[in-house]
Amino acid sequence: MQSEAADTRIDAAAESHEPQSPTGRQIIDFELRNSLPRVRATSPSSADPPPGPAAASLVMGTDPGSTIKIVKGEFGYVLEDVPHLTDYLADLPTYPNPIKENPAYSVVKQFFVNQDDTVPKKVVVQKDSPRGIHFRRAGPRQRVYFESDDVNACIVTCGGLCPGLNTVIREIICGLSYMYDVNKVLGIEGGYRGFYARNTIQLTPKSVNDIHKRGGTILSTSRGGHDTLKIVDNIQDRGINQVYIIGGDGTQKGAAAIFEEIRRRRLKVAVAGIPKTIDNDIAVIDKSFGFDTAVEEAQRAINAAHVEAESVENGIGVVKLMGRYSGFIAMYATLASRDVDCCLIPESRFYLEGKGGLYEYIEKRLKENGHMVIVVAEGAGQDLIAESMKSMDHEDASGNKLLLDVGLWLSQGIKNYFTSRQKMTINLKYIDPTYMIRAIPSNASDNVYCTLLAQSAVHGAMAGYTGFTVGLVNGRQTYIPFDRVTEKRNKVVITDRMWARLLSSTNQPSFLSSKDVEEANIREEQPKQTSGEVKCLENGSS
Ligand SMILES: Nc1ncnc2c1ncn2[C@@H]1O[C@H](COP(=O)(O)OP(=O)(O)OP(=O)(O)O)[C@@H](O)[C@H]1O
Ligand SMILES: O=P(O)(O)OC[C@H]1O[C@](O)(CO)[C@@H](O)[C@@H]1O
Ligand SMILES: [Mg+2]
Repeated sequence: MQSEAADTRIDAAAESHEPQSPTGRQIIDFELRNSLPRVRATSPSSADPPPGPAAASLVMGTDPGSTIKIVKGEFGYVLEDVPHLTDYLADLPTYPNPIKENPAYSVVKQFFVNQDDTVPKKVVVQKDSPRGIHFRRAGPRQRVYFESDDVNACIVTCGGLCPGLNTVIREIICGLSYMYDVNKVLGIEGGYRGFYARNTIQLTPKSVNDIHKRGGTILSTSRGGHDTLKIVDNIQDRGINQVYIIGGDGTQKGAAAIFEEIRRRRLKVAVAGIPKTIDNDIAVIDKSFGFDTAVEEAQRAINAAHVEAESVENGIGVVKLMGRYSGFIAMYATLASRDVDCCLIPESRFYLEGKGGLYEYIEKRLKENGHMVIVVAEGAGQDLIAESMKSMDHEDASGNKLLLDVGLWLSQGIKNYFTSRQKMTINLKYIDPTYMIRAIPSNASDNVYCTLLAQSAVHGAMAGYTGFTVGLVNGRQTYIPFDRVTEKRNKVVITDRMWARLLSSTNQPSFLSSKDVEEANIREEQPKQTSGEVKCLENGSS
């Protein structure tokens, strides 16, 4: 992955220092969700131009049924832009960016992002490919829409834990304070419901100085409890004008609902999402923070399983890892380890009995090698478990499916198979490090990533952007419309190269029937699908 800091330096020579001033450009008023945009012409002003690409040939419109601002250019260029406060609030004053006065930044040759910079979603193209979808590049703008003294920010964390949450919290506070001289930041405790049911805490750079060394979130978190109207009432009552929301796919949907309500009430409040998910199931972005740390921590469990398995006759180590709907942690932990003989994920159906089944493969590996390690994602094989046990169909407070324990079920099934059929005596050890891989502080690379995400979110909100999720796309920080990251879940594409690489590494059976391949291909061909296109991490396709 390229470093954003390095990118900035490389780009410095190529970029102009001032955003261009478009004349006679158009901006769109978004009234309500699903309504057609009301387009009005604006005259050029002496202040910083409202955000948007400057090319005169651009055509603007909306994606039907969505709030995404679609901007079209030549050769099939499409910008899926994020909302801006000026979309629904006219004549907002702007101010010079205070970063200009900060000695740390004034020496940086090209610190400000060019107004027209966008990042392509797809980097592998053919000679005649259209330029395709782009996202707005994140970073500081020449002018901001908030005066430092007037900013009243808040931060909330929702959903499950993830390494790096505290680093993001810390860096939002330090970014606001050190870069923009903003000193009013409230912590909302206990997730969304904390807006109306819990206390708040004042956060300062001093109070959060060493929180990045701790796992979890100092603000605590929760599932469920999202009451949009009560949350926005509370934001309004407290005079909050920047809301930083850290959480997974569910949280980003909640953030989108908050943004819609804020826009409906025409409040000058910027809503910024920072995507968090240990499962790496958020669409569009290269990967989520904390994922690397989780994969690294999973190595310890896999190592233990391997040591146990190879130290006895016919030893089998089974390790269960997180991944409710997406098997990225299991896939990457397997690829990283090389001690794993079989990886089972929710996206790839498998079967136990008969030719080509898991039991046959285990028997073969034990005969060849004397031991084996199986990594299973928690969401794998749920259909099989439901067949053999009374299905529970329970959900958590956020509506996520509560899973049956595939690790225990699989371990029991393997033991029964070898015992009842008197095949061979096996020695199976089951390791469940589920919560251990997410309740730890983030590693060095995730800490850097968290810092860049937090700073990008702060720059975006200060520049008046709103209704966006900040995220890495092809190694660049971008602002992505909420609708794009929530419309679908990111999943391992089993017909793509990365899964094939894993199969070649473990040499396990693919368990794929031609029907599975057909179904996977149909899923990938759906319009507006984002995965399988450019996700460097997801597919690693090169
Ligand atoms: N469709 C939705 N609209 C509004 N709020 C939602 C929606 N889905 C989930 N939420 C709220 O978002 C919060 C977090 O959701 P959830 O528990 O699903 O975790 P998440 O953000 O997806 O994180 P993860 O699954 O990675 O742990 C909860 O407070 C939940 O009420
Ligand atoms: O037990 P909790 O806190 O609901 O979290 C468990 C879930 O959270 C996740 O880590 C997603 O954040 C899933 O992998 C897992 O199923
Ligand atoms: Mg989720």
